[in-house]
Amino acid sequence: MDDVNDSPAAIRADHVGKRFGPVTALRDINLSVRPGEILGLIGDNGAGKSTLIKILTGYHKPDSGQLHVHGEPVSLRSVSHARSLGIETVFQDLAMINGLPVYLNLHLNTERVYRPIPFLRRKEMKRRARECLDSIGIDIPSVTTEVGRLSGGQRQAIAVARSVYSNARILLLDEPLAAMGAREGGLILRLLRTLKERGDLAIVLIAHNYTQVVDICDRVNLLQHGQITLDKPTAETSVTELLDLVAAEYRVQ
Ligand SMILES: Nc1ncnc2c1ncn2[C@@H]1O[C@H](COP(=O)(O)OP(=O)(O)OP(=O)(O)O)[C@@H](O)[C@H]1O
Repeated sequence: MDDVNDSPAAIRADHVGKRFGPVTALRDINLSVRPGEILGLIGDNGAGKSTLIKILTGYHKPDSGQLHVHGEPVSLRSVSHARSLGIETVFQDLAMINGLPVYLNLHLNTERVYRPIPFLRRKEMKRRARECLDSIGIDIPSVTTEVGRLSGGQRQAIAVARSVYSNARILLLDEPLAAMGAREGGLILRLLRTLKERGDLAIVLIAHNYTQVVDICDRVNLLQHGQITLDKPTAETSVTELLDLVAAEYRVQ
């Protein structure tokens, strides 16, 4: 697969494969996302979505194939290597510290928040946290609120904000909408729209709700048994087509 339009893909996987012992988790995966684009990654349980995200975030090494970041071939050595290239992942478990306030959680990737922090530095961190949240439209009354007191949607929004704050250029979101009600999910969808409008972030979104995928994503990739079986602009597909393709897997021949 080649880079589309003029700009190179923010991240691209060419012919990527991954096995775990006898299990082929991914086979010949070609995927790319451009800055300003949201790619939806869908597929049934065990299809390989998390394995693919973990390869893109440097957690697993692929057995075959090549990754490119902003057009350059890379072999990701670790999650911190990926992070140094602007690749950030928000997993379902969020890695937030509930007993710490919002502004310290926002700085977890960039500062040693357990050391005593001088008053003026704290003041500056609070100001920057407020600025970060305001710039992407996250409505949290106070940055000194403990994260454990926030709703699931607000916590998810803070986890996404933290990645953006760490200068992410490529944001990988593993089911940020799982187990959220309509209002909470709406909060995250609005946030993703705001981030997309910035135009400099490439986003990969794993989601099980196909209505939300068709609504928010520019393009969708369907993974089935470790292979991408559909790669289409969402404007050219529908929830019905996606559901039919997944259901067809289970139809008796
Ligand atoms: N560390 C591992 N060791 C062995 N097998 C694994 C490992 N990680 C994933 N697998 C296998 O690879 C395949 C793909 O799993 P993966 O978790 O990537 O799927 P998924 O699409 O994310 O599923 P889900 O939606 O249930 O999270 C499955 O058969 C799974 O059992």
